[in-house]
Amino acid sequence: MQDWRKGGGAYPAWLSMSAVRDEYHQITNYVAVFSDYTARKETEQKMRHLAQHDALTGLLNRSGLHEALGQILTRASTKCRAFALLFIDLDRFKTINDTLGHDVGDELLKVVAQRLQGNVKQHDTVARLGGDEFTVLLENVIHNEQIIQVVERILLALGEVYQVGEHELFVTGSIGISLYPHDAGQAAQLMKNADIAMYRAKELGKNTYQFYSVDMNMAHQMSHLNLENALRFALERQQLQLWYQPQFDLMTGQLAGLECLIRWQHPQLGLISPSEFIPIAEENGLIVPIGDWVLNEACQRVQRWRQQGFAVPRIAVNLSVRQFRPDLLLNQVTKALQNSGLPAEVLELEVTESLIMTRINEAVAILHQLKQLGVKVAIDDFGTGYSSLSQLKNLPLDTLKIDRSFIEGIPEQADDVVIAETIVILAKKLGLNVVAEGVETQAQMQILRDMGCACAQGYFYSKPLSALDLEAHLVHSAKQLSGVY
Ligand SMILES: Nc1nc2c(ncn2[C@@H]2O[C@@H]3COP(=O)(O)O[C@H]4[C@@H](O)[C@H](n5cnc6c(=O)[nH]c(N)nc65)O[C@@H]4COP(=O)(O)O[C@H]3[C@H]2O)c(=O)[nH]1
Repeated sequence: MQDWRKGGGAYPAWLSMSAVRDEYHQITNYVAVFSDYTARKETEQKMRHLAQHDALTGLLNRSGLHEALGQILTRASTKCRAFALLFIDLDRFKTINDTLGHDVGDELLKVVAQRLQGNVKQHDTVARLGGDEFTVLLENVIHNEQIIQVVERILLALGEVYQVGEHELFVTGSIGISLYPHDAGQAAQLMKNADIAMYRAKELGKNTYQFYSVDMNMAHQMSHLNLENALRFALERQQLQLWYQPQFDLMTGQLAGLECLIRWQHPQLGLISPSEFIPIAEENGLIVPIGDWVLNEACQRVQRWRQQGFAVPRIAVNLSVRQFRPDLLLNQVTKALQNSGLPAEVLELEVTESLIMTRINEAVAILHQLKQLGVKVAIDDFGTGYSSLSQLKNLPLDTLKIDRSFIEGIPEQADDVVIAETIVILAKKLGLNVVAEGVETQAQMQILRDMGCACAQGYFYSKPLSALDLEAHLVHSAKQLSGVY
């Protein structure tokens, strides 16, 4: 109940009443005890707040969201209004957490929370479900365009640089959207649908959004759960294969190397691309034995071809962030070289620019150790990460690979031409080899050659080939060279 203080002002009071009875059980009196309830009420409110809010970001947590969603559902159904549930998952957050540690990850999450709140209206609800998963509830939406505007604003805001201590970090977000009442009428189903749509956004290349649609449901159930289970058996059942994409010297037209690209030959689903299963393998740790298999298979296969007389000057193998640990990687590489007899200088390890830059100190040490083994190191997707030039100069690198996204825009996009040329000049100044990825047209090849780019790979020359097809290609080239054709 509410009571009034003597000096004025209301306060919450607790009134407890008990009856006093005589020996015949008749009520003779009542005892009323008043107590000031202010402190207890404050503690209760504090506990309620703690139970419903995320301690790190101050946003609603899962349980708070649950309650808010229940209230919004009631309002929306009584007033016949629609609302949208956005499920947001950060891209590459795990890499930052794994490489720079949880403190840095936590600071980044706080900024993400601020950016989300800063880009929605005050009455919209922002929550953190845990890890790098957030939700936003947008009430009273009438057109999808309204939602798209907010979502695009959020994606832009998330993609801006994060300054955490001395680190300049970049992450993006993938957003799934489900609509009430269009996609579901219940909270749990709305959440599930938005989650499925978010996975679809990830599959489409991340840093994008997707509205839920019914056909996503089936595909998602098949893809994620089943793939995860089946991947566990893929290695031992020998369902993994290495395919090889040739790289050519742009000046001589000669084979300059091969990039090894993993494939999964699933008995029912057919050939599965690495973009679908490498993220799963990275999540569940299977990437470590898979990466080991790739290294061994690549070294052995290429050494066999070299022994058969085919000139394969270089073989490039992709590394995942989880393999990039000094104890693990050096051991794996040394063993693969010993087992195959492949000369170390033929093996080039491709690491992404962001992997190196987010763990620069450790990366420098590992790269130096690899150098001592004699293997080469290439930076993959160069131009998409955030290398500072002074850091780049200190890294013991051999090759820069110009990311496919820049080559794609050549010749139409003037910016892309300038970026590609700048990378070629930079590589030359630093004494590094440079390989253009994803060359699809003759025009791209010629422009790159005129820029002085040393090597290229892409569909213009050849798609990745199975070991059998590549071998046929090698035999064919060898015969041409020896004049048999
Ligand atoms: N549109 C277009 N695409 C082209 C062209 N030329 C090559 N590509 C594709 O571009 C990707 C190049 O590989 P990446 O950037 O290292 O990107 C790779 C790499 O990051 C990862 N990956 C592949 N194999 C392995 C592996 O053995 N270990 C690890 N950790 N990651 C791998 O999966 C990614 C995707 O591999 P793929 O699906 O094989 O896709 C390959 C290749 O098939 C072109 O002209 N046009």
